[in-house]
Amino acid sequence: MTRSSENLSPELHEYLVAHSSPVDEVLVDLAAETRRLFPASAGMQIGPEQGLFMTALTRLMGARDVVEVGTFTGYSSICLARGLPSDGTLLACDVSEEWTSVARRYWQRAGVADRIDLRIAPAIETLRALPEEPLFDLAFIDADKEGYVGYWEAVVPRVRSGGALLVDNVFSHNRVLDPAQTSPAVQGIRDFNAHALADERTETVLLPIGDGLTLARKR
Ligand SMILES: C[S@@+](CC[C@H](N)C(=O)[O-])C[C@H]1O[C@@H](n2cnc3c(N)ncnc32)[C@H](O)[C@@H]1O
Repeated sequence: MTRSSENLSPELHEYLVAHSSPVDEVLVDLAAETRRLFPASAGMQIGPEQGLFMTALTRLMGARDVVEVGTFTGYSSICLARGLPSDGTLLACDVSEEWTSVARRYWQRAGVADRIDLRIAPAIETLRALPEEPLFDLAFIDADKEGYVGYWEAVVPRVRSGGALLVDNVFSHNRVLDPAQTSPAVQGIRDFNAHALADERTETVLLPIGDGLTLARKR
């Protein structure tokens, strides 16, 4: 579950949320509807403080063009799109019509639908079909963990110099520390973390938000 930063006590998380800007009704309703419709998958959604952070970062950077890999029911895409100017764009990549049909409804409610271009296809195909040019100011990667190195390699050349990448779940629910954990998803995250660290095109910091969030700046 990544609905709260995982290595905080519940009390400290409650305090953190209470002392951050309030989360509006659209996102509260989206989180509740996602829990109701997809209880087994709802934990994939980012939490409130991560959403606020992503909106703030998008705005602080003055980002106009953003790509998201892994949209689900739309929480993170709304947080990114809200940080954009009214003529900004968010390219959203996912494979699920069912999950993103919920996202489409909430994009309308949030007033950001006109900024979002949803592509339903394996994200690696969507990304590789784009011109290899600095199209994006900011990228957010949050899809299948085995694909992270591939997404990174597809995205880094398409982010402008001085732009940024955010990559979710880089602690793999603390399993990165446990050598007994050898599932493809955990190993995918370990491989990704080593890969990003060694990449001289970027400078990287892992933030303890949610389930670990890498923030990388493209040199
Ligand atoms: C962790 S969830 C994304 C959560 C979302 N960022 C949020 O905050 O609500 C991962 C998403 O990646 C999508 N996904 C999985 N494999 C994919 C692939 N190969 N290409 C594109 N999307 C994929 C899933 O359908 C799912 O919606």
